[in-house]
Amino acid sequence: MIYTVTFNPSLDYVVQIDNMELGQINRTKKENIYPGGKGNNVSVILSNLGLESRALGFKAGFTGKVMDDMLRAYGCQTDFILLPEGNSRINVKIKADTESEINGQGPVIEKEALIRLYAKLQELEPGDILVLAGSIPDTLPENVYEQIMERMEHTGVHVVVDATGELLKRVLKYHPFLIKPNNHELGDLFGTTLYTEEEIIMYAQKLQKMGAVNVLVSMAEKGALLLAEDGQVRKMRPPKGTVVNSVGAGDSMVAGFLAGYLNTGDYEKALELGTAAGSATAFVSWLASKEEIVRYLVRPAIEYGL
Ligand SMILES: Nc1ncnc2c1ncn2[C@@H]1O[C@H](COP(=O)(O)OP(=O)(O)O)[C@@H](O)[C@H]1O
Ligand SMILES: O=P(O)(O)OC[C@H]1O[C@](O)(COP(=O)(O)O)[C@@H](O)[C@@H]1O
Repeated sequence: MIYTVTFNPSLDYVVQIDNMELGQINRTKKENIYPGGKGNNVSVILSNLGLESRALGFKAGFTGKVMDDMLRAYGCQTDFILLPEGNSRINVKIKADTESEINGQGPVIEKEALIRLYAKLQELEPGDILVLAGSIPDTLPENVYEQIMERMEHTGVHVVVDATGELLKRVLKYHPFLIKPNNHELGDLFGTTLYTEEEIIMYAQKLQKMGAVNVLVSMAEKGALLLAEDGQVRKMRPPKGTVVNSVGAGDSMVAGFLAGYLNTGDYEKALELGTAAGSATAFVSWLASKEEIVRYLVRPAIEYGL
């Protein structure tokens, strides 16, 4: 079974605005509400690609209830811990001439709730996959992912981490199966800006030396670089298309990569399916469907086990 964990899930309120002006009343042209959060997005795309997963994490208040109900309606299994106070956040995504985002703080997660999550994770079995994705609320210590990975050590559970900064750095010593920083996040980890592919490969190799098994660096419209455990560096250019909403493109790439790898055991195909899923999501208004993803595959869908 694949489990995704989203500490700070959301409702994503996506608005389209013509001529956005700060300091003025702006009227939307279109608005939609989706269940958000990186682990949740991974679960939705896995479900779209026919793989079962269970979305774990924390929910609170009426927004948390709607988020959970929506995920179930999209075919995902969910098992969120209900927090006693507050509301799950509403993240605002503004699609104007440029894309802007306002991501909320989220409810407080007390120690008791955290212990309940750890107890759930004890039930995972060898061969299971655990995806830890997204930020954590400020009220939690930055070693939370590290604590989970410590508990998962020697259990036979493969852990995927899509996070930034300290949260990511601290888990490397536990050998996550996959990490997926984007090129900016990769540079930030080392306090630098990366301009060339050679630089990106060099810094991704550092992450492998620090413990990551596979490093997938996404580069938005420039595609992705995969440094796999077999020592090979693979590069993939994305298909061409018009960006409609790139929120969730990174999460879709993680889900597509996992689906490709689990279905075929082939890193090349995993990278291809990950890229198709990331780009397909960027080219539609929300997370892409299977049909939308298959459109961008370089080989027949059956070769990816779809
Ligand atoms: N503008 C785009 N055009 C084509 N593909 C895109 C675009 N933006 C994202 N993608 C696809 O989605 C993947 C992940 O996007 P990226 O923006 O790098 O991730 P994140 O959302 O984590 O920052 C890319 O590697 C690419 O395949
Ligand atoms: O946990 P974070 O880093 O605050 O991000 C949460 C936001 O990220 C998303 O999961 C999208 O992530 P990406 O665009 O990076 O793939 C949104 O659904 C959500 O609002």
